[in-house]
Amino acid sequence: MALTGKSAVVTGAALGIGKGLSEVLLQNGAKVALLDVKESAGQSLVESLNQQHGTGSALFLKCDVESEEQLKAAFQKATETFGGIDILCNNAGIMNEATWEKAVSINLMGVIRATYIALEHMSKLNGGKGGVIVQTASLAGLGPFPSCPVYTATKSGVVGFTRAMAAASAVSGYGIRFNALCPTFVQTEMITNIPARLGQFSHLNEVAEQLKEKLGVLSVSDVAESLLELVTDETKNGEALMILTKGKAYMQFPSP
Ligand SMILES: NC(=O)C1=CN([C@@H]2O[C@H](COP(=O)(O)OP(=O)(O)OC[C@H]3O[C@@H](n4cnc5c(N)ncnc54)[C@H](O)[C@@H]3O)[C@@H](O)[C@H]2O)C=CC1
Ligand SMILES: CCCCCC(=O)/C=C/C=C\C=C\C=C\[C@@H](O)[C@@H](O)CCCC(=O)O
Repeated sequence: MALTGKSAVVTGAALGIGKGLSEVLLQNGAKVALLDVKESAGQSLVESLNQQHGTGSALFLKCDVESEEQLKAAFQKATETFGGIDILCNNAGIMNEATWEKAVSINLMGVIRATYIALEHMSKLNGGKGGVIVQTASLAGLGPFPSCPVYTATKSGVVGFTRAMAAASAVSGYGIRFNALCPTFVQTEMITNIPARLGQFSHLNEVAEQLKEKLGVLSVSDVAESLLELVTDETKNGEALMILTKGKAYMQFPSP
C-alpha cells in the first residue's frame, strides 16, 4: 500500500510512539487523525504538523479509547474529513500495575473497541475500502515481563487478538490486514519512574532495570520506521514484528 492519499487514525498520538507513528505516516503522504486524551499536547502537535505538511494534513480529536461513544464520534469525524479510513494504529496504552483494571481497559479492551468500530468504516463487507490495522503491542506480549504481569497479559492479549483477527479477516473477506509491533523499551514517558508504576510488584524493579540494561532502549523513530513495513507490504498479515536494539525480526509462532 502506497501511503500517498491514504488516511490514518492513530490512538495515543499526542506523545511518544503515537506521535512518531503519526509523523512518519504524514512524511510518507498520508493524512492522519490523531486521537488522544491529552488535548493541549495534541492540538499543539497538530498545528505544528499542519505547518510542516500542509493545512488539513493532520486533525486532532480528543478521544478516550475507554469510551465507545468518543471512539465512534472520532472515527465518524475522521471519515467525514478524509473521505474514509485506510490505516488504524491502535497505539494508546499505559503501564501501571497499581491501576491494572485501567490498563486492561485501555491496552486490551481499547484495542478491541477501536478495531470493531474501525471495521464499520474499513471492512469491504461494510462498503469500505479495506486497509491495515497495526497494534502497538510490546516485546512483553511475546514473553512474560515479571515486574508487570497485567501489562504482560494485556500485550499478550493484543498479540493474540491481532493474529486471530488477521485469520478472521482473510476468511471473511474484510480486505483488512492485521499486524502487531512488538518493541523492546522505547525512550518515552512510559519508562520514566518505572518503580512508581509497578504497584505490588515494586520489589521487582531491579528485574525491570536489568532487562532494560540487557535489551537496551530504542528511539521512537526506530519504532516508527518499522510501522512502514507493516503498512506498505501487502503480504504482511498476522505478523508480530519484534523490534530490538540489535535489529528486527518476525516472531515465529509454534504451530499446534
Ligand atoms: N515505551 C516503551 O518502552 C514501550 C511502549 N509500548 C507501547 O507503546 C504504546 C505507546 O506508549 P508510549 O508512547 O511509550 O507511552 P506514552 O505514555 O509516552 O504515550 C502514550 C499516549 O497514549 C495516550 N493515552 C493514554 N491513555 C489513553 C486513552 N485512554 N485514550 C487515548 N489516549 C490515551 C497518552 O495520553 C499518551 O499521549 C503503548 O501501547 C505502550 O504499551 C510498547 C513497547 C515499549
Ligand atoms: C517496565 C515497563 C515497560 C513498559 C513498556 C514496554 O512494553 C517495554 C517492554 C520492554 C521489554 C520487554 C521484554 C520482555 C521480555 C520477556 O520476553 C522475557 O520473558 C524475556 C526474558 C529475557 C531474559 O533474558 O530474562
